[in-house]
Amino acid sequence: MKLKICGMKFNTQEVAVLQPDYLGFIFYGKSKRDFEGMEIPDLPVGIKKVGVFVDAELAFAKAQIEKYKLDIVQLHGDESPAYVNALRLRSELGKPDEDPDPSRKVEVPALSGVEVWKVFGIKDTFDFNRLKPYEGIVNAFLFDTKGKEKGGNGYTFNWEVLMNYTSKTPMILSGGIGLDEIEKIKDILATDLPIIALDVNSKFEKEPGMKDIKNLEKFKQAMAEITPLRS
Ligand SMILES: O=C(O)c1ccccc1N[C@@H]1O[C@H](COP(=O)(O)O)[C@@H](O)[C@H]1O
Repeated sequence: MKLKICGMKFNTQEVAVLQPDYLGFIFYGKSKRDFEGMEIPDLPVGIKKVGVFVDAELAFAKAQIEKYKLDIVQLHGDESPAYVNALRLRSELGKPDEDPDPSRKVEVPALSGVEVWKVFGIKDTFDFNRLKPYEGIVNAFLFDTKGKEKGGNGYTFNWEVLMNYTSKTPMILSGGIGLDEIEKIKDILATDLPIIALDVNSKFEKEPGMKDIKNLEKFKQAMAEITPLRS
């Protein structure tokens, strides 16, 4: 079971020492954890960088992917399948022999290296037909709590709803996960749901963007005990 620690801002290096599988950086001006303009310190090998976007301009998202060398893009708004496809088109400099203007950027119809996770918010019900247009073009679905804020609401949704998930696409469980959820996590990981990662954020903070290292250590340890049989 993989672990994503999201909403990095002030103590990224300390968190990285815990060697999570993913670190999440939020590029959304309205978030208290907005990372735009900041620098990601050198990270230990093996940690993937996830950029979180909410209905961002395509050019803005692409620029952050390039600037921060993001491995994964988490789309946390109402991004369409067309947006996902456009995001994955690779922009390359025109080659002189193919394009008279070598400085011009051309769109190459190949999937870029970036992975895409599409987020859906859930409260008490969810129509899983909404996922269909994204099947095959995203790498995973991430389920978060539908709340007042676009993300980072800090409380869980009704995980029973996920029992109606029939897709084979990997899923990431998110939304208000904290130390109090460990027993519930044990139960959901005992099902056949294709959960590949747990995503934590505001429940492990001293203030927005300042993560609580001690509690993260406790969570990581609990995860290691629960999930030895799941990769
Ligand atoms: O945390 C935010 O400020 C945020 C803002 C806009 C979009 C996503 C955001 N956070 C994401 O929300 C989930 C769940 O967070 P929490 O555990 O409920 O605090 C997480 O994936 C963050 O990436």
